[in-house]
Parts: sequence; C-alpha cells; structure tokens
Amino acid sequence: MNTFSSKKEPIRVAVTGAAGNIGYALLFRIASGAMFGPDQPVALNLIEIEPGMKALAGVAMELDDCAFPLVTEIVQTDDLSVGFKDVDWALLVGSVPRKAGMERADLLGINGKVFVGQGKAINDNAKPSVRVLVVGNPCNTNALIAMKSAPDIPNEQFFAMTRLDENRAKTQLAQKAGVPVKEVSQLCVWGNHSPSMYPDFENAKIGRQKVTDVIQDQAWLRDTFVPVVGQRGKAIIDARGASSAASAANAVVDTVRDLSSPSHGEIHSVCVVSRGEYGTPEGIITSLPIRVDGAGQWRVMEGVKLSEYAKEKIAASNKELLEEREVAFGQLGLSIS
Ligand SMILES: NC(=O)c1ccc[n+]([C@@H]2O[C@H](COP(=O)([O-])OP(=O)(O)OC[C@H]3O[C@@H](n4cnc5c(N)ncnc54)[C@H](O)[C@@H]3O)[C@@H](O)[C@H]2O)c1
Ligand SMILES: O=C(O)C[C@H](O)C(=O)O
Repeated sequence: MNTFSSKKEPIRVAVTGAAGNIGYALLFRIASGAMFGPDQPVALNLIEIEPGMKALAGVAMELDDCAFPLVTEIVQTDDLSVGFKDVDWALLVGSVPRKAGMERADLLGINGKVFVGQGKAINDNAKPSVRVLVVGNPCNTNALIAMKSAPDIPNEQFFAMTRLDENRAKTQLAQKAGVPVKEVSQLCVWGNHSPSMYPDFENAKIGRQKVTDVIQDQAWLRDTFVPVVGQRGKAIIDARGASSAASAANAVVDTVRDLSSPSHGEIHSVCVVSRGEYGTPEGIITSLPIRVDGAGQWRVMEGVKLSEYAKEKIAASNKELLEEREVAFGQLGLSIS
C-alpha cells in the first residue's frame, strides 16, 4: 500500500540510549516497519544523556538519509519530559552494559537510580496507555523500579525482556535436533534475565513432538542446554568484547510486535508483574509464558505442567529476583509494598 496515503495515526516510540549499540541496531528496524507493520507510521523520540547527544545527531542524520516513508518525526533530546511526551511505547535501553567479569546484578547500583527518574518522567508525560519495555540490565529489577516510580500507570503495562533468551534457546534446540529453528515452539524462559533463568525444554515442541521425545539426551538438556542459554550473554561478551546488540535489538522488535498482535496459540517469554501465577512471588517482574488475545490483552498462559525439576529451577531464579529487589529498593529507598 502507499504509506503516504495512510490515515493511521503514528505510534510514538521513545528509545533511551538511542545512540548506543542496541539503539543503532534497533531504530532502523522500527523505522522500516519491522515492529509495527508496513503501513503503520511511527514517530521516534530518541533519548540520550548529554555526552551521547553528538553521536545521537549522527544517528538521526542516518535515519533521515534512509528516507523511511513511515517515519513522521524524529525528536532528539536529553530531557526526559520531552522524550516521553505522549509516547505509546517507551523502550528503556539506555544504561551501562556489563563488561567481562561482571554479572548483570553488578549493574544494580549503577543503573537502578536511572529507572526511578525514567519511571517518574513516564508517569508524568507519557500517554496513560503507554507500554514500557525495559532492556537495560538488570532488566527485571529495573522494570520493577520504573513501575514503582510510575504509580499512575497500570502495572500490567510494564515489561522486561527475556525474548532474546527464548530465541537463543530455540536455536540451541534446533541445532541439536538438526531442524530449522521455525520448528521449535512453545518455549518459555522463566524467571530472571540472568544465568539462573530456566528455559523450559520439557513443555517445548519440535514440530508436533515434545522436545524430550526428539532430543532424548536428558544430560545434554539439563547440563549443557540450560547453562548454555543462561550464559550466552557472557559468551557473546567474551567473543565480541561487547554485549549483544543486534540480537538484543531483534528481540526488542519481536517482543513489541508479539505484544501488539494476537498470539494464535504460540506463547512467548515476557517478564511481567507476577500475580502469584505458578507459585511465583507476587509483585516481582518475572518471565512467564504470555499469550495475547484478539482484543490485544496479554495474559499468562494457564495449565502449563511443570516437573519438580522445573519448579526448583524457577523458584531459584525468582529467589534471586527477590534478593535483587531487596538490595535495589534498599539502596534507592523504595518501599516494596
Ligand atoms: N535484556 C536483554 O536481553 C539485554 C540484551 C543485551 C543488552 N542488554 C542491556 O542493554 C543495555 C544497553 O546496551 P548497549 O549495548 O546498547 O550499551 P551501550 O553502552 O552501547 O549504549 C548505551 C547507551 O545508553 C546511553 N545512556 C546511558 N545512560 C542513559 C540514561 N540514563 N538515559 C538515556 N541514555 C543513557 C549511553 O550514552 C549509550 O549511548 C545494557 O544495560 C545491556 O546490559 C540487555
Ligand atoms: O549478558 C549481558 O550482560 C547482556 C545481555 O543481557 C545479554 O543477555 O546478552
């Protein structure tokens, strides 16, 4: 269709850390229509801190030079009240990435306070219907901090990203089974975006078969697959000398696209605020199997059968989230209730 004649209102998307590595891989895909579809105009609010503004001007010049027909406006700012003004989506990417030798939780003290300010600014400036996806690590706890700092925005509109982990897990299983990755489905990563995450191979499928019927090597599934997925971020930092960027940006596109359209039977891993589903501690932001219905509402898939092994892995990851919350909220003076 001719996008110039589109009558659709633009979707306004804020991206923090827009001049960073993930930002550079993400913006061009949003602008090209990969996130919201080929006939949906987008307005981009690019947010950086002051030292990043010069590089951001260069990124904006490159966006201009693509002449993307869907882009209606590009805002560049280091002022959060401008950056989050009337946005439909806030993609919180900007924050310090971990370096070799660090765990994601080591970033708690460095990045946590950033999400207080961003949560408040979203609360005061974004559309009430705004949806917020946190990518900056430790993303689950940062999302919780942003959510607590935005009391007027419903908790259900805050998300953190484990789709990269789901995509990684699917590829590991496909390669082991010798099948194309599109054959792997119903794969949920549970818990924290940290090495403790649990990629649930017991409920996943390859074609119409259970993964465990196709890959019968339990030792490989438990002792190789699970840790390889949990440590994939570190493996990339060790190999590249920098944390994943293009694959992370791709997972942002996947997450937002799949939260914006009906799931048609597939599930996806998204960190959402727990209501106690499957025994998860209420109030944390943890990864659960999510489906979106025809009205665009997400919900946690019911009826997943978890083995004792799975329950133990998920409980351990959620315990880590409780500990992260205690440390971060203590440092920031936030109340858990
Ligand atoms: N959840 C995931 O699956 C996942 C995957 C990959 C990376 N990450 C995380 O994403 C974050 C960004 O990674 P990156 O590789 O793009 O890092 P980067 O260092 O390349 O870029 C970060 C950008 O954010 C900007 N920034 C820093 N503080 C900011 C703030 N308060 N407001 C706005 N912008 C700010 C910086 O100036 C920089 O341009 C890191 O925390 C990284 O660990 C998460
Ligand atoms: O591992 C990291 O620190 C970066 C990111 O969270 C990843 O999973 O690649």
